[in-house]
Amino acid sequence: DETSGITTITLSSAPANTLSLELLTNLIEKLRDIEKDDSVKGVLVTSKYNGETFISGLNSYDMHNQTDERLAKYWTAVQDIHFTMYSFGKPIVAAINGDAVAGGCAFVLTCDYRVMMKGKRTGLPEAQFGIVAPFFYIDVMKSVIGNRQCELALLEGKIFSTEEAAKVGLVDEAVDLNLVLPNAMKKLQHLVKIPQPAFKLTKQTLRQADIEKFIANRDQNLKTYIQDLTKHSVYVIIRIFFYIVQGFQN
Ligand SMILES: CCCCC/C=C\C/C=C\C=C\CC(=O)SCCNC(=O)CCNC(=O)[C@H](O)C(C)(C)COP(=O)(O)OP(=O)(O)OC[C@H]1O[C@@H](n2cnc3c(N)ncnc32)[C@H](O)[C@@H]1OP(=O)(O)O
Repeated sequence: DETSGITTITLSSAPANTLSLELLTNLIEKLRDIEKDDSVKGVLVTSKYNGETFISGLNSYDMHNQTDERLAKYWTAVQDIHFTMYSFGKPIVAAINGDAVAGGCAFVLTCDYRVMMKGKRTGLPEAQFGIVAPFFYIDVMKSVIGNRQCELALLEGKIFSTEEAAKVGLVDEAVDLNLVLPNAMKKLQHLVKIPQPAFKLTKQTLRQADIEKFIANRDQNLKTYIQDLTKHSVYVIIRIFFYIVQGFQN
């Protein structure tokens, strides 16, 4: 919208907005363009699958049976979206109109404000699959809900209902579906009116330590990820995951 300076990004990758390489690549490029475009003051992110899914996590197919080179490309995109969103210089508000699980939870945690539909699910369930969430997912959750709540959640891979998530501050508002977009937009309209250099610098200051840690550790994290994903044990975990989510079609 040219008058308000607000851009809406509607994620629409069938069937459930998994963070595939294609979706991530397009999104990173779009956000980098928006960052440079002075006419855009703020970004609202929502999902086409209204009332169903916001983001259903990283794409399992992109992590399964791939070459090291392809795995590296995928994980670099996973790191890049996290970095681009978390360090974004303009306000980003998430209108979470469906489930936001695993990578989807980390994605919304990088935003500046979260309005979520009641009765849906969010959280980082990795421990339940026998894997460890990436350190930058853990850090962003810790920065939002604090160390103790993060421990309670991550040690058991807790999936929160929207209402539970709002209680611990994982989301800022739990509302009926019809209020998700209007409330998110109202908050964003307020945030874009804050003097933008002050907004940007305050955000940078608050997030600086985690951003520096991310930059210092991303290369090692990429190596570890590729090693882990080519281990037989993780292969088995992913097969089980496919079985649970899809009835073992692949
Ligand atoms: C999974 C183990 C990976 C190990 C990787 C090892 C190292 C990496 C380290 C950590 C990385 C962690 C971050 C992650 O994001 S891992 C991915 C974990 N994802 C999840 O836990 C979410 C799984 N999805 C769900 O729980 C449900 O889909 C959800 C609650 C989001 C929605 O439920 P609903 O019943 O509405 O919808 P479904 O019928 O389950 O799904 C619709 C459709 O979408 C497909 N799908 C869902 N999630 C994924 C996915 N992550 N990857 C690929 N495809 C997915 C699902 O199979 C359905 O397809 P179809 O049957 O309709 O064709």
